[in-house]
Amino acid sequence: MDRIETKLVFGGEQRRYQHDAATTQCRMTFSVYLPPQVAERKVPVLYWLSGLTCTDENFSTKAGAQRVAAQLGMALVMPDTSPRGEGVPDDPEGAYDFGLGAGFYLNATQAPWSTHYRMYDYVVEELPALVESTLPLDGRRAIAGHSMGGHGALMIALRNPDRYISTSAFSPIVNPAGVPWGRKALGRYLGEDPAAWAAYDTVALVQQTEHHLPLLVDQGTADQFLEEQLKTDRLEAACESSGYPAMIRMHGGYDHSYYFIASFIEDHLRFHYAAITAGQTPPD
Ligand SMILES: N[C@@H](CCC(=O)N[C@@H](CS)C(=O)NCC(=O)O)C(=O)O
Repeated sequence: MDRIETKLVFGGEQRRYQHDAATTQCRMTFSVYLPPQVAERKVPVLYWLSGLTCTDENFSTKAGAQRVAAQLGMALVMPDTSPRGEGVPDDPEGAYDFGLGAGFYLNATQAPWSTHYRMYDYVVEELPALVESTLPLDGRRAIAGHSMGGHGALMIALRNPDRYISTSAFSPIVNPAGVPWGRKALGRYLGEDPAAWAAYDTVALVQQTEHHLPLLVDQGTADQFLEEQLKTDRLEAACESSGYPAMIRMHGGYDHSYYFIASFIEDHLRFHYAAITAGQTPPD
């Protein structure tokens, strides 16, 4: 992998890397924040998945997460939201909610998407294997995200409770199988197969799992996508009926933007750090 940028922030380093990915069969860019503690020891990592239209840089430039990550000694890894580059197909109409910037963190099974759109394998397997073997990370992982990335984070954690210690989301698409954004994407990437859709649907997964990873969701009540696309109430109902002890918080007046994320990201970092270090003596 090639480092293409380094910036000092809160005593740690904000870096960008590029590498040739085997899963997505294209060159991928990702961002990493390494807190100052890496001078002394390896640190745990929070993977952050962004939403529609984003790259690896929206979170690193807008959320303001580095200050608390530096205090806690937690690394951040921020992948891109889709494969990109020459030969990677996009939405035929150039829509923002499918194709480039809209990989939905799944493995597509339908042509022409199935060659490159393998973001599930990229995020779950290839990227952790790469960064955890080359950077000072100690193998303890949590995963969080926003909107489409909130869907990705919750879905990936629920499917891989052995790989993640905790999960959280801002404004997640909790029921992609039942809302316009998700129905468009899942239909094209996966075909009209209800079982394939359910495997990527947090509301379905939360009712099937016996592993109750710590799970936090923050949602703004003034989010312009809440009613049509996000449907937080469906996750609340699914958690209640299945006995999943999720923490789902509604915040009056906040919208879908990174201003909302910046307002509560500290809570998410501390939530993950507490889960990661539960039962352990904190480092100096
Ligand atoms: N209104 C946007 C919809 C996309 C959107 O709101 N994207 C969210 C994630 S779902 C985002 O994080 N945008 C980038 C940003 O705010 O930095 C559009 O039409 O392009």
